[in-house]
Amino acid sequence: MKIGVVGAGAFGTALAVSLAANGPVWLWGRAGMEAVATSRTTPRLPGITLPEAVHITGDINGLAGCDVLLLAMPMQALADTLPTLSGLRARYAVACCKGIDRTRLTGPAEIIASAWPHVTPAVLSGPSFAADIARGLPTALSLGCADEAAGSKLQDALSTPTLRLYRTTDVTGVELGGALKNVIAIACGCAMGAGLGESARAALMTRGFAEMQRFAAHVGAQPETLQGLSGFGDLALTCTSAQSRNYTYGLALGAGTTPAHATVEGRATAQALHTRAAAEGLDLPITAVTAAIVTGQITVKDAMSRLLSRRLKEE
Ligand SMILES: NC(=O)C1=CN([C@@H]2O[C@H](COP(=O)(O)OP(=O)(O)OC[C@H]3O[C@@H](n4cnc5c(N)ncnc54)[C@H](OP(=O)(O)O)[C@@H]3O)[C@@H](O)[C@H]2O)C=CC1
Ligand SMILES: O=C(CO)COP(=O)(O)O
Repeated sequence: MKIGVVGAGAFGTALAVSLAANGPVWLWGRAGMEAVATSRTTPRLPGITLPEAVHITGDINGLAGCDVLLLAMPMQALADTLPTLSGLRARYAVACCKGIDRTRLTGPAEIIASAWPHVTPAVLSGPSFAADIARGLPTALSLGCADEAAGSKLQDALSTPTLRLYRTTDVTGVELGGALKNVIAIACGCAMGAGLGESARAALMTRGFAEMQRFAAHVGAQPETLQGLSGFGDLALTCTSAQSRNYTYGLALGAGTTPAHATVEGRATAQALHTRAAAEGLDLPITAVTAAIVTGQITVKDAMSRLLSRRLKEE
């Protein structure tokens, strides 16, 4: 299968580098690709040399004829980007972005299905820092595809000697695991940045995981999916590592400093998730305070008092 990657940010480039171990792969980015092609390096992944098997292009038609497109742009850019790519006519589109669309309140699979009804959508998610994948460190991810035969083909095509894919037909579970863990990672960063301690972080991770499972069950995802790589696995990684942009964004908010300019998917997703949960009568208290923090409505201190003063209940 001919594989193309849309989006030459850290993750798209890392996936292309890993897939190059299997054969040629095409990588498209919207800016600065001539310099990437010449130097075979990118500022998004310092210290990594892009193998010759990665065909680098700034022309979207360079992805013509690809059977599989890996969509590696930020979640909030997905819906507007897809119509500009419809000339490509791939058979499979694999969302590699993590989040819930703030306007449509859905995940990437639904957005792909409505923009490209002729394409089989899939979602790739799980604990994986781009830098680790690009360095060839062992990584395991979940691949969600409702069509079992297509999922199996994609699993074969996208696994590499260092990137091991597990497949499931529970697309919703896979996309929610990746989307919701970012919200909890921001909350954990806030707690750590504010000096509330590791016990507080463990409590937020645990009760945050309960919220992830509650929302996932509400929308029909399977509980085991959330307990897997995209869910528990990615939650554990993102809530505890200074490599995570969501966690470090929270750290800065908690410490009262200015967050770095970076792709922080949990910011929009916290708002989308809170809006949807509130409309559907679902209680997600950590999500609610995180959405209020990232929109500047409350401080981290207010958020903790709000969580601690909730009515006592069974676990
Ligand atoms: N980095 C990581 O470790 C991981 C990231 N992910 C997910 O991958 C997705 C992308 O993240 P990542 O690669 O790290 O982000 P980066 O910030 O490194 O790169 C984002 C890429 O998307 C492009 N882009 C940004 N806005 C638009 C737009 N409006 N239209 C089209 N393209 C756009 C950027 O182009 P330009 O360079 O021109 O700005 C860039 O190529 C996110 O959803 C993230 O959660 C998943 C797992 C790991
Ligand atoms: O999703 C990731 C790791 O699995 C990357 O996390 P950040 O987007 O927070 O950097």
